[in-house]
Parts: sequence; C-alpha cells; structure tokens
Amino acid sequence: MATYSRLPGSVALITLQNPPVNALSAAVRQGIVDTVQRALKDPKVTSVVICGQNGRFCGGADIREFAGPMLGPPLVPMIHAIEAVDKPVVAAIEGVALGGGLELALGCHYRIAHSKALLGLPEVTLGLLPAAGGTQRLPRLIGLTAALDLITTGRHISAAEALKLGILDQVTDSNAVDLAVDFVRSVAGQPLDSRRLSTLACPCPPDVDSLLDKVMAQVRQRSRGALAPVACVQALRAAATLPYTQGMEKERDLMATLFNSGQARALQYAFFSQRVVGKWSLPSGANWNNSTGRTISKAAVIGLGTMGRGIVVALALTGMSVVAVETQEKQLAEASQAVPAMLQREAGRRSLATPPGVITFSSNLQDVSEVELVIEAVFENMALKLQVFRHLASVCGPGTLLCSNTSGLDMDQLAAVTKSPALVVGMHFFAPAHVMKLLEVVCGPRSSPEAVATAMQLGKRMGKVSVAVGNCPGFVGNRMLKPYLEQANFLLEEGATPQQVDEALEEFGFPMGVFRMSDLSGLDVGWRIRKEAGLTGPGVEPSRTRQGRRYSPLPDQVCEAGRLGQKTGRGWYQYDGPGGRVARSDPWVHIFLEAYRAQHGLVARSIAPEEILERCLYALINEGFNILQEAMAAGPEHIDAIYVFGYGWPRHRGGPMFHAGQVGLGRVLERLEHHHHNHPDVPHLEPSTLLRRLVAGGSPPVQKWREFINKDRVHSQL
Ligand SMILES: CC(C)(COP(=O)(O)OP(=O)(O)OC[C@H]1O[C@@H](n2cnc3c(N)ncnc32)[C@H](O)[C@@H]1OP(=O)(O)O)[C@@H](O)C(=O)NCCC(=O)NCCSC(=O)/C=C/CCCCCCCCCCCCC(=O)O
Repeated sequence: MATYSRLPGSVALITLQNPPVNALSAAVRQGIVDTVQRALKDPKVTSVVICGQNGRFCGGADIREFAGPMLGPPLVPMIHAIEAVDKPVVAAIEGVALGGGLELALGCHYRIAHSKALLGLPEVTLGLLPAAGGTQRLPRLIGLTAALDLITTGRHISAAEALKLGILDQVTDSNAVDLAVDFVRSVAGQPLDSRRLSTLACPCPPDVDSLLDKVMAQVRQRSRGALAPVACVQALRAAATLPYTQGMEKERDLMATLFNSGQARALQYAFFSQRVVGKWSLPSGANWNNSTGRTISKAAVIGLGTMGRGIVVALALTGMSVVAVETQEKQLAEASQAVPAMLQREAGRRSLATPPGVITFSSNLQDVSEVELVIEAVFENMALKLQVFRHLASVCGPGTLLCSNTSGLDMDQLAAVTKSPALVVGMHFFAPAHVMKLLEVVCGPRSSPEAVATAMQLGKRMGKVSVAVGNCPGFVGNRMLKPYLEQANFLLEEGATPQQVDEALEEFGFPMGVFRMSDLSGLDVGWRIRKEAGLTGPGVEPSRTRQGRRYSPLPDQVCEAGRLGQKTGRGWYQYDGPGGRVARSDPWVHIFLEAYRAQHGLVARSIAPEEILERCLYALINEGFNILQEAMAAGPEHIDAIYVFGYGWPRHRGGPMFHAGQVGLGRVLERLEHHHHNHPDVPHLEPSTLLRRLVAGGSPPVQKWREFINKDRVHSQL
C-alpha cells in the first residue's frame, strides 16, 4: 500500500509500504494511484514527494506477481499520470530505486537521492526489459549511449554516478526525504514541461545505427542465446528513432514476448534460488535463522597454489588478517609476489580501497596457532590432507574452525583426525577463488550448526553465493560433472570431435564447451583423481571397461602424450604456445581419435548436436536427481544455484534441474531410458528413482519436488 500525509507548506508525502523492499505489488500500485489522485484534488497541496518506507525507495515490480494473473492498476498508465500532474512531484530515493522503482522515479519531475542509494534497471537480469517506460524515458534523460549500457547490463549504479549521468538532480548525505520536501517547496509553481521526460528528444551520437549495431553484436556475444538483452537494444533503437508513443508500443510488444518466454521464468527462478540457498537447514533442525556463526577476524590459508592464492585474496578483501602458509620455499616466494598484485587488481575491479597490510606470509604451520579459522588448500590428496589436518589439530587452539577446500574428498575422514570434528566443515571454492561467486559449504555428519553458520556467513562476506551441501564424493557440483565429462568422452569414441561436442554445448549457452573448459582447467587434474581412484596408471588393464563399467581411457592417453591443456600449449586443442588462450583444432587429435577407434574396432558415426546435448546434459541432470534423493542437496534450487554460479550453466536456462522441468520430466526420462538401453554398461544413464517417481506423480513443477523427495530419501544429510 501507500500512505498519504500532508506536510506543512502544502506538500503531500506519499510513502510506499511493502516490506522489505517496497516492491510495486498490486496493492502498492493501487495505493499510489489513490494517493496521487488525492494530492491532485486537494487544492491546498501544491507539490508532492514520493518516498519508500524504512529507508528503501522501491525494489521494482513485485517479481512474485509475475507468476500469476496481473491484477491491480498497471504501471505504465500510473507513471504517465504522475508525469502529467501539474504540481511538481519529486522522488526521494533512499536505499534502492531499481527496475519499476526507478521507472516510477523517472515519471516524477525531479529525483533526489541519498549518497548511499543504488539505482538501476536490472530487468534484463530477470529476462525482461524496463517496460514501464524505462526504455523510452531513460535515453531521453541521459542519452542513448549511457542508457544502452545501463539497460543491457542491468548494473546497479551509485548515487554519485547517477548524478553525473543526469538521472538525479541532487544527492545528499543527510535525509533525502527532508531535502526533497524542502526542494519541492522551492520549485512549486514553476513550469514543468521540460521535466516531463516523455516529451524530450533522445540525445543520440551522430551515427546511431553503427552504435546500435555494435551494442547488439556485443550483447549477442556476451549472453549467447539470451533474448532479453537483444530486446533491450531493440527497444532503445525505437527510443532513438521513433516518437515516444510508438516507442512505448514497441516496448510493450517486446515485453509481451519476453514476459511469456521460458527464459524470463528461468531467470526469475534463478533470482529466487539465489535467495533460497541462503536459508540453509540441517536435519537436526538447526538452520540459518536459529544458528549463529562466529565473526572471523583472523584466518589462515594452508597451501599457496592457484586455489590457495585466490582464497587468500578473497579473505583479505573482507578486511580480515590472513596468515598465508606454504611450506615449499619456491612456491612461497612466488605467492608472496603474486598475491598482493592479485589483491590490488581485484580491489580495483571492485572499486574498493585495498585493505592494507593484512596478509602475512609464512612457511611455518606453527604461525596459524592464533587464528580463528583455517582453510586448507593443499594438493588434492587424502594422505596429504590428513597429515595437514593432524598437524593443525595439534597447533591450533581447541575452538579453531578447520576447513578444507577439497573438491570432493571425504570431509568426515578429515574431521576424524581432529580433536573437534564438530568444528570441521568443507569450504569448496571455484577457480579463480577470488572471482568465482560459488562456494560449496560441505556439512559433514558431525559438523556443528555453528561451524556451518560461520562458513556460510564468511562466504557471504566474501560476496559468494554459499550453498550448503552434503558430504559425498565430489559433493554436488563435481559429482554431477563426472557423468557429463564421461558422456563427452564416450561421444568422441563413437565419432564426435571435441569441436562438435563443444559447439553443441556452447550453442546451448555454456561459455565454454567441455573440452575447451578441460584444457583451461588442466587435464592433469582429472588424471590425478582417476589415478587415485585406481582407474588408470601402471598396472591397470588398458581396456574400455574398468571397475565393472564402461570407461574411456581417451583423456588419460591425451595426458600421457604430454598434452595437459592450455598450460602446455596442447590438449584437446592446440594453442599458440604454453599459456595460449585461443583454441584451434589440432590434426593430432583427429589422427589420435581415428587410431584409437581403429584399435578398439569402433566405427565412427555422425552424431547430431541433439544427441550430444541429451547425453551430456541428461546424464548430469540424472545425477542431480540421485543427489536430491540422497539429501546431499536440500532442493533443486541448490543444485541450480551451484551450476549457474560455479559451472557456467546459462542463467537464462535456470539451472539443470529447472531445465529438466522445462524440457518435461517425462521427456527426460524417456530419453534417458533410450540412451541407457543403447549403453547398458553406463550406470549414469539409468534413470534415477526420484525422476521416475516425479513422472509417475504427474511431473510437478520444480517448486513442488520437495514433497516427492522427502518421501523418497534414503537418509538425510541436509
Ligand atoms: C537490492 C535488493 C532490492 C535488496 O537486496 P538485499 O537487501 O540483499 O535483500 P534480498 O535478500 O535480495 O531481498 C529481500 C527479500 O525481498 C525479496 N525481493 C527483493 N526484490 C523483490 C522484488 N522486486 N519483488 C519481489 N520480491 C523481492 C527477496 O526475494 C527477498 O525475499 P525473501 O527473504 O527471500 O523471502 C535485491 O532484493 C534486488 O536486487 N531485488 C530485485 C530488484 C529488481 O530486479 N527489480 C526489478 C524487478 S522487475 C521490474 O521492476 C519490472 C518493471 C517493468 C514492469 C512492467 C510491467 C508490465 C508487465 C506487463 C507484462 C505484459 C505482458 C503480458 C503479455 C500477455 O500475456 O498478454
């Protein structure tokens, strides 16, 4: 709703009230319509201020309402009516003015904000465009070039930037509402024509077409397959080239297409998933709301390889003190040069002042005795990690939280060698650890609520999307990746090339296909894990069946040929040299694949992109169902957030589990059955019991899966 009060000096104050972000629900829109009418009709009122309750102007349209029928007064005529009012209307912006909130402010005649306010039109991130006049009013106010940037990226900007761009008329460090009230009194009675943005011409650079074409090419490249950024550019083209009324028609038509698209539903689901995963809970009943984490001011990182260095930077950026330990002198010397530079760069990228002097480098594990939390980031080897954990248990105080950055080893085994297993929790970062948004917080069966809460809160402080997961090999993300990689290798055996597989996945929306990604990460990572698992190495029979199931030795053989990916200049592709970034098809790989097929009597067949996608993606999704069934992830949103934030799953496809729902669970089941029939020696293609149960239950929407999962759970970790 919206409240109305009349202040001394003939000012009407309209306050939006819809906690927590004053989203423009039907009730709020109705409240605005009614109160604006009241102000118009009241002869004693000469001017109006619109603000939001609790220091937040407005977080935009109520996204939850998009799922149902549109009720209440629509936004577009409401904002038009405000713009047409013949008494000055000022938006007093505190906290946020986002999406429809900023569009409402653009319909006002003046905008005044607090210096800490954030403004933006993030609709594109929800698969939409600013369809309450935003695509037509903003470019008329700040020019086409700046509007293209803000609307196609959806980025939030500070009040200072908004003032510079001309979105705001004034910024204050004091109370924005008080200033707006004083200001509006001072402009009462002045002409308003030039303040009505819809009546202005759109300032454009001389060569509008080439600018629009350039931006269109950029957005297509940046967000492959996403509809909304393209529609945003089209709407802005209309703003630049058509009268306002026709521009509004174009905006409405484009919105209608986007609004009903699967992409908008997927992106809105992704928005809420990100928030759902913050609300973790454990089988004991402990949860985000009833458990308190510790505030960490001093932490340590053990192991300064690529991951360890990134973790040190991520921690230091929060402002805490970090002891960075590496026992190999050469590695320590390199890290102590590299880490401060990384910190500087990342602080610059985030427009932060570099936290000064918070990192201490050491080669001595004894130096972590005073810290409150340790993150072990040594080589992915259980024996080594156990050794480090034993050492930490003897060096650290009894209350120190001990965390491991393992990407899939048993956290409970590590906990078992410490004095306080309850204080052991996994913190699985993704490379580069100071950049990537995802953190898997691995809750072992003995991890205490306090330990989980501390890791989750620390993740948030580092700007991560932290997802609590259960303790199983590979946890959630890597466990699902295994069948995906496996299928990609099998497809090569059967006749595909790395390019064909990668192109199908990139066309789907992944920034990189599986082979280009493996080259980037380093092929030796998986090789080492397979050796540890006894799947390859000296003495292992070189057949295509290992440990009772189909196995492809292709990636092992590529490594044995010294091709470890980008770092060696050769992998599944060739590069300009070691460290090269541009992947080119390599004749060696094609000859190698032909020889391999000949050796094993395999006849190459032509494989369609659809089969590549089905085999890779449905195998991954199937494992997701197994994970849900075993309670290693609390819900499909958790898996989807992990894949969107950590594995490059295209956000406009929601995540793997959401995608399964979009495709149709029945269809996914049918295709898995088909592929499993053709490849009975691949257990990962055997449809999960949970998938079968969901299909039998009428393929409910993803939000309802929990009801089926709970019935089906064999044991519970989350
Ligand atoms: C920065 C934030 C605002 C705050 O962040 P933070 O403080 O960290 O808090 P959060 O945890 O994020 O959020 C707290 C809770 O609030 C919920 N929330 C937040 N924003 C919204 C919202 N806009 N709507 C609903 N709920 C919201 C959030 O989920 C949390 O809830 P919970 O605790 O988890 O329960 C941050 O929240 C943020 O960034 N929010 C989103 C801002 C945003 O993206 N705004 C844009 C929204 S879209 C919009 O405004 C669109 C405008 C144009 C609409 C035009 C209307 C025309 C429609 C007609 C369509 C016609 C087609 C019909 C065709 C046909 O079928 O015929």
